[in-house]
Amino acid sequence: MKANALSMLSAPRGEPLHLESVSKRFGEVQALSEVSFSAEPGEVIALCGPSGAGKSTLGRMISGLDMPDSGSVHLGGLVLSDMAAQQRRVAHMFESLALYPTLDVFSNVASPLRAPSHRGLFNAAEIAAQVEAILVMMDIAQLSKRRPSELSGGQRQRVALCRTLVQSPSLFILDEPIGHLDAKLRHRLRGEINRRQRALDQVTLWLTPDTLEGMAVADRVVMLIDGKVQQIGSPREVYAAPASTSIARLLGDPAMNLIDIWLKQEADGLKVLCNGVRLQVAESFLARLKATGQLRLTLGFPPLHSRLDDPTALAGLRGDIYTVEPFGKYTLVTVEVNGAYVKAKLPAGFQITVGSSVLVGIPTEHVLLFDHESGVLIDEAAAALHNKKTTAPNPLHSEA
Ligand SMILES: Nc1ncnc2c1ncn2[C@@H]1O[C@H](COP(=O)(O)OP(=O)(O)OP(=O)(O)O)[C@@H](O)[C@H]1O
Repeated sequence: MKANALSMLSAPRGEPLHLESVSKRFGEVQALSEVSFSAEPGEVIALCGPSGAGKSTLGRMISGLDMPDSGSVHLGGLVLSDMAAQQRRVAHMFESLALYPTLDVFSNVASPLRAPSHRGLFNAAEIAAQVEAILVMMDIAQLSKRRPSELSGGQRQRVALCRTLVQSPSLFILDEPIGHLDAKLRHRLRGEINRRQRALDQVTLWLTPDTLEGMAVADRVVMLIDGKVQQIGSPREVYAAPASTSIARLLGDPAMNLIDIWLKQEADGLKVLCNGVRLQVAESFLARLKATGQLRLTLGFPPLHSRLDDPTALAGLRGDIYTVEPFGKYTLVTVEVNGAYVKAKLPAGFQITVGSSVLVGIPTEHVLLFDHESGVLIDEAAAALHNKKTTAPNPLHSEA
């Protein structure tokens, strides 16, 4: 073994990653549009977004398996996008896994350490020690002699993960690394991999359609929707203030309630309607709605804080119990309000008859307001500033 080469290989210096306006089109599909973000050495970044958002395409642009139409990828002083894939030293775990079908588990995992680029750097004992350690961590050491065709989907996924994590690259890309595992294993490995990657100096990009998983593992979350970066922030920031209804729909389990409301002037005053049903609102909350200056809004609030028939609620909607789902730790109740559905996460053992009429309390202190047309979060401070500056009349002020 060449000591200097090994120490360079086993502990490359962590470098910041920077993507500058990366775009990619496949025929009619604009898979990525001007994607820019940066990551500090050692940061775990979750790249989250629904199926087709462009996560895997972006991963391929970074590792060099595909080239962007425009834009660039930088790692420290290197322009990765000008380099061949094999020079980039990116450890990329593919969603498709891409295992070697004729090699057993051990040889699949050892393959990057035996690659021509590593020739002479590790002796057989060192390779065996590294491979065995990672197989033990993933709980598949007993499968080391099997071929991929003799494994379950979850076992194959763990082999691909081992083959990626055994490397000492400049950057890790993990494309849905735990998606095919059962819940218990997913939970354990999420923690193990997270702990391991956080201890390294390299950037890790964790690609997942499961935003909660991304939030659990990442220092920061990049929300990618329709090939565009819609929000970047810490998990706490994105959860507390999703930039749009598209992002809000991806948060929480179950996701945030989103209901469209209409502020309508009637003979006896300003009323708030949801699907034609009148929302019962306290003056303080009505004032908040009016302050947006908009007649149509989308309200977002988490099911966790919704209560039924709560006399202290500052806002409520009358509807009928649609479903009652006891999940053990809690009961999820869905209420139908004239075709709109509101979910409330209630204590375990909560019972109510389907079809009964209830007032769903809207937890106003947790409500986020979104623009009805664009779905963009209305930042109240910014909106207040904007309203002061604009000369256009506020329709609510004239109607109220
Ligand atoms: N080689 C290709 N040829 C044509 N279209 C492609 C190709 N690769 C990806 N696309 C399209 O680009 C878009 C982004 O795909 P991509 O696989 O990056 O999404 P994703 O966010 O990784 O989705 P998933 O979570 O389902 O894996 C999709 O509309 C997809 O159909």
